[in-house]
Amino acid sequence: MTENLVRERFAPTGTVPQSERRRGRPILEVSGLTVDYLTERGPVRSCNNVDLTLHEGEIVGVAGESGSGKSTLITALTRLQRPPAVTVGGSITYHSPDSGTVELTTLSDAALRRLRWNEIAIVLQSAMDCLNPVMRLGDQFADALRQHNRGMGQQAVKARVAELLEMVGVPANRSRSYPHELSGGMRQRSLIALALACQPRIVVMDEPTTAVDVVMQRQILAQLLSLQEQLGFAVVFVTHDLSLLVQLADRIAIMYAGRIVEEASAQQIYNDPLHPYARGLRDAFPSLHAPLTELSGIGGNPPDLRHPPSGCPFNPRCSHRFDRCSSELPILSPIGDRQVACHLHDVSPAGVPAEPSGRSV
Ligand SMILES: Nc1ncnc2c1ncn2[C@@H]1O[C@H](COP(=O)(O)OP(=O)(O)OP(=O)(O)O)[C@@H](O)[C@H]1O
Repeated sequence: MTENLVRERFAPTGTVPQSERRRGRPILEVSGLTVDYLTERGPVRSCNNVDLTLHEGEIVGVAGESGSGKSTLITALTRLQRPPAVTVGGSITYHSPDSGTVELTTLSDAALRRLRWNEIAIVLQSAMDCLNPVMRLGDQFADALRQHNRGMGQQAVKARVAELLEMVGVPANRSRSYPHELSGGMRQRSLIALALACQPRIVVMDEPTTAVDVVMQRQILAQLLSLQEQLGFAVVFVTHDLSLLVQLADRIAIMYAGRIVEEASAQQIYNDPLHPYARGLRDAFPSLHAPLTELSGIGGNPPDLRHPPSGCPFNPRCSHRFDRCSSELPILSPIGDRQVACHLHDVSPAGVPAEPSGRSV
């Protein structure tokens, strides 16, 4: 297994390898974030007591199966969630260079609008849903730029639009095109450029390359890494594709049933995930470097979040479970420089399995 994985696959020559990247101060601190969908059949807790810290210039990935709560987490942390989703607990603290420390959960809509795009930008899955289909690309960029910098003259706007498009490899003359006249890759690149228009400090991305083929995905992610190195913004990147994240992220949070079950460096998740679910997710993707082996999936299905199992939510699917797993919820706790929520890795006296399985996880 390679010591330094990852960036080599996406990173263009000259970018800083993952292990040498500097981690700045905390810029976004999520603590105890809890989100319910209030449905007629009762609340569905899809984000449950989530803690997550993003540092300046860092890429944090969030991975998990479909339905694990990734989108719920990031829509809540950008305050983009819509009913029936309601944030019922926790805090999201943004450390702004201009406004000091800001609590996003209680911020007024007007203040939130000022923050979005200028400091926190969002790139969603489908560019077609995010771009206005009846407006030329350049006009959409100009609108965004003027909304956030009213004094900007026409020439300056034009030059900035050209600069932004070229930055992501879209020819500047495409600013006259409508979204449907662009390829899927160009649209997705344009969306990334639009997100970067006001030089945000944080870019939140929800599966931004799902709609394009793998070759285009690779190009877009290489470009994203290169821009991130140049401009220094921090990224929260959500995907179900763990193999992609280990190539991109500095740290990865693995979500299951609305909770973070392991949070560790990309290398640790790739080489030695501790939580059985994180390991199962890792083993479900082919390795880039190891010899070909048969892929193993994770048996069973994610729980119904209206009626989650007692104890560890993963216990019905876990081949390493022991008595405690079905009666007591494991808490996310530090193990060295990572965090894991699993009784197998509980080092307290109470954490010793009653019947050691003999298997190492
Ligand atoms: N509108 C809704 N009403 C009720 N429950 C919902 C709603 N949207 C999502 N959920 C619940 O929240 C859970 C988490 O959904 P979410 O979309 O956040 O997961 P995800 O990990 O982003 O999945 P995917 O990768 O498929 O987008 C789902 O399992 C579902 O039970």
